[in-house]
Amino acid sequence: MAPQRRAGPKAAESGGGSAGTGVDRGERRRLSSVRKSRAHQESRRKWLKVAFLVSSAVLGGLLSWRYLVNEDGVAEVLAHYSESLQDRFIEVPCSEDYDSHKRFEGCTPRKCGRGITDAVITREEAERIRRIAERGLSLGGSDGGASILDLHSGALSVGKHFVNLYRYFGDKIQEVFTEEDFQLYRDVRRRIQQTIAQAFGISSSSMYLTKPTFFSRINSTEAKTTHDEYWHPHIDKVTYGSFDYTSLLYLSDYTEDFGGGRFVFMDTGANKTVEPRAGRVSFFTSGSENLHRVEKVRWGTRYAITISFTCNPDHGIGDPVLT
Ligand SMILES: O=C(O)CCC(=O)C(=O)O
Ligand SMILES: [Fe+2]
Repeated sequence: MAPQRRAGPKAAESGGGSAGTGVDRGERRRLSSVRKSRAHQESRRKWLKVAFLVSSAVLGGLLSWRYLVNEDGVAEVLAHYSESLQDRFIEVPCSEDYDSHKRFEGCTPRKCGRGITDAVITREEAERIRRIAERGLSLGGSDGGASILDLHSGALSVGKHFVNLYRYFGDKIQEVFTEEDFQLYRDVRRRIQQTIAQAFGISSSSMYLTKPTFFSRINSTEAKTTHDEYWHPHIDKVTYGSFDYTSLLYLSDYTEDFGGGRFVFMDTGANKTVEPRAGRVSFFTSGSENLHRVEKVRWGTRYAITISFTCNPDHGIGDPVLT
């Protein structure tokens, strides 16, 4: 048999005693070398398997990280819902967006950035403000997931459109809102304006409230018109024109009242999120240095107010008055 023939000369070469003993030794060596080569192959297979599993795990990890970063845009949380922040300010370089508009020295942003504070509006005040929004919005409401109420212009979402609630309800509006409600609204606006002025080193009197300044109520109902599509990335200065400083006052709690619906600054490389919390004020310069979006609300109802400021007195609006 071929194996024996190959073993023969080896046994003879080894210079062993009898021909029979040489053959036995040869056979043993052959068997041992077959065993060794099998063991070697087995261990190589094992290592390949381990290497495959490790590289799959690494690849899987990388893919899920990319999924998290891309899908949720989450890389860094600027303000966690469970923490009460005194003050957080992050300066970012200003975009050139302000150069294409008339400049108002002492107001038009030279310093840009974003700030978050839970120390300006109390949770009780936020709750009172939310009740104003609930009352107003209960008179209408969008068919889709996003409804707005603008106490300045009177715009209220109804079905797929808007109505002017002051015109629509006339004097009856006094049964919905009280002078106290409007006083609180004005006071909250004033304190937020001062906070922004201080953070950006400008005078509060050089800023003017501008439109739209509005309550938003968002739930997970499917969008029916483009007005319901609040989740698109945007730049406020581009979308709304007159904005120089945007502020948001959150009136409900992320994870407690709703899921999804986090605010995301879309920075190259790493997005930054602000998790809404009742009484939390988030503010930022309105140019493309602060491109942002709101995640889709997955469950519950999210209330907020967008309060916007301009440096151009021609674009200023007044506080709402109960007519
Ligand atoms: O409600 C928010 O968190 C952001 C809303 C917003 O981006 C806007 O009103 O322009
Ligand atoms: Fe915005």
